[in-house]
Amino acid sequence: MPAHETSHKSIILKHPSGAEAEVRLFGATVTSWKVDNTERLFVSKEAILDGSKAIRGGIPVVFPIFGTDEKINLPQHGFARNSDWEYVGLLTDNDEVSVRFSLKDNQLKQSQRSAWPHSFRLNYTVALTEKTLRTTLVVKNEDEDTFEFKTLLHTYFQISDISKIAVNGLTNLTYIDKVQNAAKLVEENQKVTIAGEVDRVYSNVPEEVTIEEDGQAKYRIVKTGMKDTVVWNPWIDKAKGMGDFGDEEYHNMVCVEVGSVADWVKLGGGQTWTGGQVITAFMSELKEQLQRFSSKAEDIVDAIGQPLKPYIPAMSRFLIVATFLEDSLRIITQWSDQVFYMEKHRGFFWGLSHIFLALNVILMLSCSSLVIAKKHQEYAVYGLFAVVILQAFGYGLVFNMSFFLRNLSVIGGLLMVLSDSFNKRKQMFAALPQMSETDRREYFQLAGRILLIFLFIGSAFHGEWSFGRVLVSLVGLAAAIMVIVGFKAKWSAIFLILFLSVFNVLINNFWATQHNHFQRDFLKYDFFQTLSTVGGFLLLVNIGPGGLSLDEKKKAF
Ligand SMILES: O=P(O)(O)OC[C@H]1O[C@H](O)[C@H](O)[C@@H](O)[C@@H]1O
Repeated sequence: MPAHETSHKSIILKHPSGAEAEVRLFGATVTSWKVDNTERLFVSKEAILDGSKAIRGGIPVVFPIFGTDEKINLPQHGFARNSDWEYVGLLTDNDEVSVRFSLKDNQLKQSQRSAWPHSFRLNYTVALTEKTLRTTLVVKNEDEDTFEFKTLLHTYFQISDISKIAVNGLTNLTYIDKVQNAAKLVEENQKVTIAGEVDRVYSNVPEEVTIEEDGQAKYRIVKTGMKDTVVWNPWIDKAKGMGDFGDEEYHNMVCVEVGSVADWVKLGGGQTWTGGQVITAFMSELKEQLQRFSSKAEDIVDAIGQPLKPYIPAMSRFLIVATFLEDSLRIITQWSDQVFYMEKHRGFFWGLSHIFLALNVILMLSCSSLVIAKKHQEYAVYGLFAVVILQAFGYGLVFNMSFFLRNLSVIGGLLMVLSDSFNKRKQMFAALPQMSETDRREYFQLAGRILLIFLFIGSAFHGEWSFGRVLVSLVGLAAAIMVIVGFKAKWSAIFLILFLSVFNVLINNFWATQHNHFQRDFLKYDFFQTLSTVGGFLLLVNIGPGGLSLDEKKKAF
């Protein structure tokens, strides 16, 4: 959903890129704007959010007066930021998603209507793209006579340290310095830095102003229809004097507010006026470079993978069951050795050993074929689960850690097959009617992802340590965690496929061993189990991590 209402009377707006904003109906105040999972607006921890006071932070809308006015008996900055606005609805246009709010004179308190006795409508739009937030105010004079107003979008920007920021674009402009008895001054600095209380109204400001932090652009503010820009930071004493502002919070905020406040805007009867801003949030250079690199690399992998794509599902299914196919062939080709082993070492009596081995072979061959052929997949997967359990008990490997970890991964691969089958078959799991098909698919995908990484963990911590191995294992571990939480899961799965394939060929090289066939068989068994896990990761690359993942959460719209 691109926009939904919350229980605390606010609208959450979501852009497919992951950008998000929250707008309270009280004051139509934008109280949150997140880009790249980072909050960009400042809201005080002491802010009062129960509607008894204007919100200290975000973007309060100032209208129809700025500050106080001797002739108009309204609270400081007018009534717009203290009124409950109406949510008009959602609009989507190309890349932009937006929500609109409105406030009409008949929604005001009687005292406010008499203090500013005009018939009007305000329409306020809050719009998101990947990196921008647009807030546009439209004032409609629904009277016959002209009225006058001042307005301002009182944006509180989130910054990490006030001593590191500078505001650009104000050089040579005249400003009223409210800290110096409203003296009229000219800005001489190229960059306006803040090292004390600042409260200035700059007039006739060009369209674009930027805020930089540590010399790098952090926000760009482009205004339309409005002439002035206010720069405000209360600094130490004023901060202490405000009940809804933390004593130290002045370090982390700066207000750069676009508006028309130096002069009154005159609006004729029946006329409309429009003003607003588009704010762009920039990332740190390093973050941006990383993102550029990763999207380029993704394109390259996509281009290489394209011709292989149609074969990936079949290939991954084949690999997932490879271990079962190999195992059944081994039992068949070494039938008498196997019977002997079961009777001598596992205490099976004659006949039971034959039944046990035959049952395994039949289950493994038939169920593996069904998985590859994509027929009755769920029953096939249960059949293979049964084989894993039968073997754990039959061979006495229940408490063997390495067997356990490896088989968890094989089960993980099978779970991926199962989840992939869910969108095709509807009437499964009659016993779990409360779960929807999609829910089940997502839970199995999540469980599959978690289990798949166990074999990697087993392999990464097996054998001699060297600096190179530590490094590769650490990167692999990061990839494993990314697979589990489903962040860039396809990417991480590709990395683990490469890692496990190289590891498999180098370590489980049964074809090159001179050992007796038992050891050779162990290596062979490990080799095919690793192949099965690789198959599971391959299926993950193909079907994606599923809804319960950060990757999908970002796309949720
Ligand atoms: O405390 P408030 O009414 O929200 O006003 C906060 C500030 O808003 C603007 O930036 C004014 O220029 C300041 O003089 C004022 O202190």
